[in-house]
Amino acid sequence: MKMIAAYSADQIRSAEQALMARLPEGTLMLRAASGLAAACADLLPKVYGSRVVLLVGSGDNGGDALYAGAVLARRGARVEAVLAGERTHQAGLHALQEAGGVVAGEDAVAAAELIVDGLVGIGASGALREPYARLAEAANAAAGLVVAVDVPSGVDASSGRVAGAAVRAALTVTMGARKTGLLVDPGAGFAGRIELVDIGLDAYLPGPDVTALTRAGVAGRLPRPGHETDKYRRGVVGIAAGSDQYTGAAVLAVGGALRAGAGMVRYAGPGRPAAQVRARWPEAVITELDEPSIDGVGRVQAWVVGPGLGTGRWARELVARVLASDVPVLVDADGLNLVAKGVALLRRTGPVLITPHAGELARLTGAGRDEIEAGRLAHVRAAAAELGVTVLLKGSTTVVAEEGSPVRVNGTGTPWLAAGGTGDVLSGIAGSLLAQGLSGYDAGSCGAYLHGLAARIAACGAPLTAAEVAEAVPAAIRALSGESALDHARELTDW
Ligand SMILES: NC(=O)C1=CN([C@@H]2O[C@H](COP(=O)(O)OP(=O)(O)OC[C@H]3O[C@@H](n4cnc5c(N)ncnc54)[C@H](OP(=O)(O)O)[C@@H]3O)[C@@H](O)[C@H]2O)[C@@H](O)CC1
Ligand SMILES: Nc1ncnc2c1ncn2[C@@H]1O[C@H](COP(=O)(O)OP(=O)(O)O)[C@@H](O)[C@H]1O
Ligand SMILES: [K+]
Repeated sequence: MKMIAAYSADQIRSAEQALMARLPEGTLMLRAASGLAAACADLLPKVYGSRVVLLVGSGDNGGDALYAGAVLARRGARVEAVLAGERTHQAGLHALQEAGGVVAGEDAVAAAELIVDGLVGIGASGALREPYARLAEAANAAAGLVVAVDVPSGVDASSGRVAGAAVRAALTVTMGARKTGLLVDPGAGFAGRIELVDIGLDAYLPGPDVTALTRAGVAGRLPRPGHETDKYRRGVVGIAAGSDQYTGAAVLAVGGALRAGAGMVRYAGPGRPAAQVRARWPEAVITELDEPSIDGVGRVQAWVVGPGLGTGRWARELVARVLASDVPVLVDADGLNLVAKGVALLRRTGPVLITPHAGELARLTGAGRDEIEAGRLAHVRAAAAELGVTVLLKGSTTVVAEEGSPVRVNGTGTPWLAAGGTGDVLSGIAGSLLAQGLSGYDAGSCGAYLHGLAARIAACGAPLTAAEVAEAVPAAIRALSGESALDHARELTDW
């Protein structure tokens, strides 16, 4: 599988209606409930005798929970349903009671081994109301495992927004297709592991709302050097970064670029960062700049401009000169702070990939930082449309938007990445991929994938430094195909 696809609530609803019209009534809910019951049974050490509590809202999400509860009750579980809505799915409740399940009060939640969240699904709107919000908090406070039906209640299925209380699930069993809000933070952080139940919806689904590359998808997009290639044909990336004050950003961006497959890395910058880059990376070709100009640097296939550059006149002139070139340009960090003062700088014929975190995007678009973090998808889409460039918004889930394509979500990151300098490494990696001929959309999404995977490899559950993320990029590339260093030695069968 090369791609994971996810859909908005409206897309799912239309597909479900089209499918339902061809099937006897209730078929889809029974398919959903049987998948849900199987997933719950897998989580329990033993179904017989286990204590299961269903949180049941007024809609079909509650219906799924009730029918699944009936299956578990028939297998000997002690199943109690807490009815939260003014209405309850009557056929589902009847099925549960027939199977031996009972209706219980809210106190039952604390004693449950397994809590099934059937409060609301794709039919929810706005923050959870009472008593739903209280029940969500009770489930989060309880010792039992929590399984969310379709989406964790309180998470907006289409955006991942969380407006108030929300269920924090160990497992989300989602029906027919993944919902967008399960892949994007903050919602993704509430979903736990995601299990997809096939209810026969695929043929009725439109193009996805968002996608995520899998390891096969990334592997298929990374160029491998051909037999007779040379360093220029593999792609040369130019890095215009660093200042007398911020030398480390230059070192880290060059490090990321060197590790991500470009044939050569050219560095251009003032004396102090240039000396640091020279000392750390003898592989890089260095041009010490007296003037803010790239005329004497030599040909590159893509530029990275901005990390650690400062925001003075010298830096502004350098950013303008880089953007005036005809090759793809990645703009990051101070480059973005400079562009924020006049977005006309981004108007050029060559491709542009910008890599802001929420604070930098806030400066570019005027939206609030918190608002961007709460609604990452809407903001990244709007920025791509407004600015006419590819936008990679960094953060706990990184999202890449380009007009006319579904937003790509990256889920490989780890919170250990929240460390100074890791963004500089990402700009080097993605710039290296741009120079190798990937589009801004692919360079951004493959770059984020490799960066996150490298961080996981480097961290192994402990703190990491940005330099270690760059060091681990080759291991991440190898891990894409499950190859080891030894496998590559074995390729030499005749030698
Ligand atoms: N369709 C299909 O084929 C299939 C659907 N399936 C399943 O159905 C689910 C969708 O079911 P759905 O459409 O009935 O909506 P659902 O999410 O249960 O809740 C709606 C009710 O909740 C309430 N409510 C809303 N917001 C609220 C809030 N903030 N706080 C509190 N309450 C709130 C509101 O009630 P009201 O306020 O109107 O009384 C509304 O009527 C879907 O996620 C999947 O699990 C599967 O079985 C596969 C086949
Ligand atoms: N909680 C998190 N989970 C996963 N990745 C994160 C998290 N916080 C930050 N990151 C990643 O770490 C990097 C930080 O980049 P940035 O904010 O530019 O830092 P710096 O400017 O110090 O280099 C980004 O790639 C971002 O996506
Ligand atoms: K739910």
